Amino acid sequence: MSNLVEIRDLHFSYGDRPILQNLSMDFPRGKLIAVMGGSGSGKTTVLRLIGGQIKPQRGTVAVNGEVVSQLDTEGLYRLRRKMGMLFQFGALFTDLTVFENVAFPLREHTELPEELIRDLVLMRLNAVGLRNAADLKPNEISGGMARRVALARAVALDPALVMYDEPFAGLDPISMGVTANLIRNLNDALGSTSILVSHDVNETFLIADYVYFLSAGRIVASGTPDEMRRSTDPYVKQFVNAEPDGPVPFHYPGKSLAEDLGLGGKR
Ligand SMILES: Nc1ncnc2c1ncn2[C@@H]1O[C@H](COP(=O)(O)OP(=O)(O)OP(=O)(O)O)[C@@H](O)[C@H]1O
Repeated sequence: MSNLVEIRDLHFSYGDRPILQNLSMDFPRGKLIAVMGGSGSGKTTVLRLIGGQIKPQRGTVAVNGEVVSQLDTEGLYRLRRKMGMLFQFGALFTDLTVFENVAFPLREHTELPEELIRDLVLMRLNAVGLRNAADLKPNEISGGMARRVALARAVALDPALVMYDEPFAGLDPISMGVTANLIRNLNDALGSTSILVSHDVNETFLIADYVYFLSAGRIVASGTPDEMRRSTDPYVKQFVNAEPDGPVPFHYPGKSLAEDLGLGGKR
């Protein structure tokens, strides 16, 4: 099967509030696929459904041919072992060294001997350029470096699937570029499949093979970054050009300003 992850006709609500509707997405093996969209459009929810933290009301998420919502606890554990996750802001354990942070998933999920853990951690740290920072604590390195440590930790177990939730959030432009390149390089070097949730157009378009645009829980556009740059779709144009108003309105819906000021006019 060419897709590592397949989402079909997915519906998800929190209570009676629909969050995702009619979603179908493909995540082909070896590719780096981006999921973009404004705040609250449902991007993180997609990742949580793939990781099996929540279950859809309708439709399926299949990872490597297995329907995630049908797995028992043991099946889910086995599946998650093959997934690496970089959470929003990629928080590190502050009382552990850089080395111990990257070693953490290896110690949690494997019975590998200490020498092998050491070699694996140093290889991962080398890949993100921080082998010589192994003995430092998170508060002794910069925010950009901390994000790179979190990347090394996310791929420590050599995952088939790596999910990145807003990996560029809060980084300076140089660190953003470094992080983007690392995400691409790690994907290609490990032969994994990556899902990148982000609203940073520049970095994402630089490294993604394919992009899905979500708005209010639906796919409104998809294609390669080049196709998206040339798109005439008003939503994509607003997003790509960072226009403050468009299909996604600047104003929270309701009364017009004129009405509120008692002028009787329409907005
Ligand atoms: N546990 C929850 N209970 C109820 N509603 C939730 C819960 N988690 C998220 N939501 C709502 O679901 C919607 C989608 O959230 P989600 O986190 O997937 O958005 P997002 O696209 O990742 O946004 P952001 O970029 O701001 O993280 C939001 O409106 C959010 O308020």
